[in-house]
This record gives sequence, structure tokens and C-alpha cells, in this order.
Amino acid sequence: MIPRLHLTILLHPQESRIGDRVALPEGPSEISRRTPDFHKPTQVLGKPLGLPCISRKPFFLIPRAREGVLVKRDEHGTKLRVNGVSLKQELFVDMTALSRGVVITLAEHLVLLLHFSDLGAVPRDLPDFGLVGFADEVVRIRHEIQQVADLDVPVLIRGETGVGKELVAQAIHQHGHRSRRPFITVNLGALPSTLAAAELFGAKRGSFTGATQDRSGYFVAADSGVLFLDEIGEAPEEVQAMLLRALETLEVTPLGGQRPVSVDVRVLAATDADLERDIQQQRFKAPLLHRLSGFELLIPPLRERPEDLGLLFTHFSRGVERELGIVPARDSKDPFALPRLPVALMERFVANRWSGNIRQFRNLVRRLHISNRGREVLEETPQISRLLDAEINALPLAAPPSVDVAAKGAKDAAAPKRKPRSIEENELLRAMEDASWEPKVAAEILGISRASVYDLIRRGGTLRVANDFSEEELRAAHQRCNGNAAEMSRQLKVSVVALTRRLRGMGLE
Ligand SMILES: Nc1ncnc2c1ncn2[C@@H]1O[C@H](COP(=O)(O)OP(=O)(O)OP(=O)(O)O)[C@@H](O)[C@H]1O
Repeated sequence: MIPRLHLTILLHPQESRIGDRVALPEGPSEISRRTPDFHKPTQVLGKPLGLPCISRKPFFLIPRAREGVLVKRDEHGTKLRVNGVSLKQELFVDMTALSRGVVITLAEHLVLLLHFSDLGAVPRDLPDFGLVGFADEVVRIRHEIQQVADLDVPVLIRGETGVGKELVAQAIHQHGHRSRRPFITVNLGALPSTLAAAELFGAKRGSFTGATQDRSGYFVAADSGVLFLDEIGEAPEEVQAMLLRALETLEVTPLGGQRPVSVDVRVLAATDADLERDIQQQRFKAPLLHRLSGFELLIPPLRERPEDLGLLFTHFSRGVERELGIVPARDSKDPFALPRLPVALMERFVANRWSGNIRQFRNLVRRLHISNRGREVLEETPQISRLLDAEINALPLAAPPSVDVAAKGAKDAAAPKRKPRSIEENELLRAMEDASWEPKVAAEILGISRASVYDLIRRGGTLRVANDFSEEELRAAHQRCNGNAAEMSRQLKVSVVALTRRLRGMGLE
């Protein structure tokens, strides 16, 4: 098999939308992206573009050029044919570097990631199922989802924590016959064993202390749909026995109830545990494993597919900006803007072979955007350096400070919320700084409500909100910062949104 060179556009200088065109500084070259994702062909038209990092000669990227074929390998490096339609130029790159990914800048303002991938094997009609990435292993998973989604068999999804097991479960649900029926998630690791039976199978009023009314339980809630048993390896032994019975009989009896209730559920389960070892050590019931694994899907960790880092970075960047309402500080109409993501930073991601999981990577991207709020280019802030250094030392990252918005059901219910009183002034200050002084974002970081953040600001005495400043103070700051609201926000340690509103009210933009 000839390895192919794959080219990923990491970040457009101006995050263009479908059909937008971005002028390149050298001559009349143009780049247009036709689709919002990067799996589809990227058109690069026009004049030669400089490849300052690795090219020995200028080279053309031709329409629909997205891959090259390795044609020669010798002591000078590797010769690849960049060949979307026909051969136009050759590109020399270092083979070792290419195997871990090469980050380059095009015409100084477009960052690309080059690496090998066997794109020839991807069937054109294979849906992406919401899984970002095209590493061989991701393609295999997509293929397996396609094979199993519309069969009513139980599926066991295995992989380390935070690799995307729940995402895969959702994809199976959405592409199966039960897509219009409920998808209920229950995290067995978060279910106290004393309540497990009632939570799973329901309970009649008065059946135990605290059961003040009838409850139907997860199995009944998922009737005719899909029940996703997350962290199945964490299920206490008695819960395993109850689950096995329910799965074998497809009947559940609510606690304190007389008659069993029939249920029609497709069960998907996920675990990061070594269940075979747990069976040997008699911590997990072998029949339950057999019952759950009508089909098995194994999801590899991100460190085994670094070629997906670029796509995931872009995907999460968009999500974070949308979710937190962060507007990039750059002028979106400037086609000559610097790349949002500098090569040096992307190189850090690639060279480090990010050893954390996808959730941690998303958290890093989120922090990168928050701590760079108001800046045109994403820079490595001290906070990001700390996270990257922690990765180099392969230390696990701290749990994400914010609630996982993608997590559903029992997972959310179990997410810890903090007491505002436990937050010291220093921690508030750090969170506000990381949040670029935006209380909404600081609230996410701290795990408290926005109202509580305002409350802490008012009680603390170090920070103020925009409304606390006198007109005189604001006019002085406005003059000092030449009317730059982002700079004023940094100096006054106050939300740029609230500040702009105040300035507008005073007739100052
Ligand atoms: N291939 C992917 N493309 C885009 N987002 C992904 C991908 N894989 C995982 N994610 C995102 O990463 C986060 C973690 O994924 P998910 O919760 O599915 O992992 P998990 O394996 O179920 O984690 P846990 O073991 O902690 O339950 C989610 O926000 C998910 O949307």
C-alpha cells in the first residue's frame, strides 16, 4: 500500500464559511473551502504558494489537492506527488517528521498539518456519525457503527476514559431503528448501590424510606428505545445480578411491586475496565459480559491517532466559540490576517503526541480560547504551558472545571457543583483572569452560577463590575487605551461585553 499524504487545514485566518474566499498575499491566489468540515476536498487555486518550512521549491496546490502519493524515498528525503487531479509539483519532506505530522504555514497565514493516512480505503458513502477524525482506526469505528447500528443487538463499547464511548453510543442510537425513541443514559459508577434497584427498575410509593411517590426507573423510561449503561464495570455485584435477570427476561419488577413489567429496550454498554480480568477476580459476572457483548467496539485513545489533532482542534475551537459566545478579536474581513493558531503552538501539540484524552484536549482548547480572549492570535499562555508540560510528563490533567455539556442523563445529575462560599478571593481572581473577566465564563470554570460570581465579586473587594465604575473613571481609561475596549477590559479587569454596553450608554464606542 502506498502511503498518502494528507493535508489538513487547521485554522483559516478568518474562519470562513461555505463559499467564502480568502485572498493570499502572493499574487491572485485564492483559497476557498467548500464545506464546513475538512473531510471534503479543499480547493486551492491559482499561483504558486511558498512553503517556507519544508518545500525546497515553490509548489502549486491544485484544485481539489488534498493528498499526495509517496513516489520516492532516498537520502534527500521523501518525494510526494501532490495529486488531486494531475501532477503539478513535487514536495520534499523528512520522512521521520512526516510520520508524526508536519506543521507548515502557507503564505504566512494559513496553517496546515501534513501526515500520512490511508485515505484510499475510506468508502465515499461512509457517514461520519459525528466522529471527527479520519485516522484508520476512526474509519474502522465508523464502518463498524454502520454495520451494527440498525441491528437490534446489544453493543459493548470499550476504551479508556474520555475517548468518545458515549458519542459512539449516541451514533448507534441515531442510526438505528429506535432513533425516534428515547436514549437514556445511566452511569452505573455514579449510582449508589442502595438506590440502584429503584433507579433502574422503579419503585412503588412507600417501598423504602424516601419513596414518597411511584417512580418508573430507567428501564421503563427507555422502553422502545435505547438504554445506555455507562461504566458497566463499576456496577456493584448485586446490581449486576439484577441487570442480568432483566436482560434475560426483558421484564422488570419495581421495588415493592407485585407484578413484573415487560420492557423492550436495546442495551448499549460502555466500560474502560478490563472486564476479563474482573471476571477472573470474580468482580464481574461472565454471563453479563456475554449478554452485553452482542458486538464489541474498541475505541483507541487519541495518542494513537495524532493525525486527528488538527481536525479536533478546529472542531472544538468552533464549539467553544459558539458555546461561550466568544467572538474572535480579529477583523473577519482581513484576508491577510495572521493564522489564528500559530505554527509553534500546533507543533507543540503534535510533537508532544498529546497523551491526554479527547475530553482533556477539548478542555485545553477551551482554556486556550478563554485565556486568549481579545487577542487576534492564540498564544501559549502560562496556563496552557502548564497543561502541555503536564502532558509531556504524562501526568493526568485535572478534571475539566466545567460541566461536560455533552454528557447526559445520570452523568449530569452526578456532576459536582461547588458551594460559592468555598471559593477564596485568589481563586476567583484566577478564574476571572482565565475567563478574560467574563463572569459567565468564570462561572463555568468555577462550577458555580453566574449570579454567585457577581455576588463573590461584590463581596470580595478586589474586582468590580462595569456598572461600579464612575463615568469619570471610564472616560480616563478610554483615553488611556485609545478607545480600545479589549485593552480597557484588561486594565480594568472587567467584562468587555458589559464595558462596551456602558461606553455606548455614555456615547463612547
Ligand atoms: N471523534 C470525536 N469527535 C468529536 N468529539 C469527540 C470525539 N470523540 C470524543 N469526542 C468528545 O469528547 C468528549 C468525551 O467523549 P465521551 O463522553 O463520549 O467519552 P467517554 O469515553 O464516554 O468518556 P467516559 O469514559 O468518561 O464516560 C465529548 O465531549 C465528546 O463529544
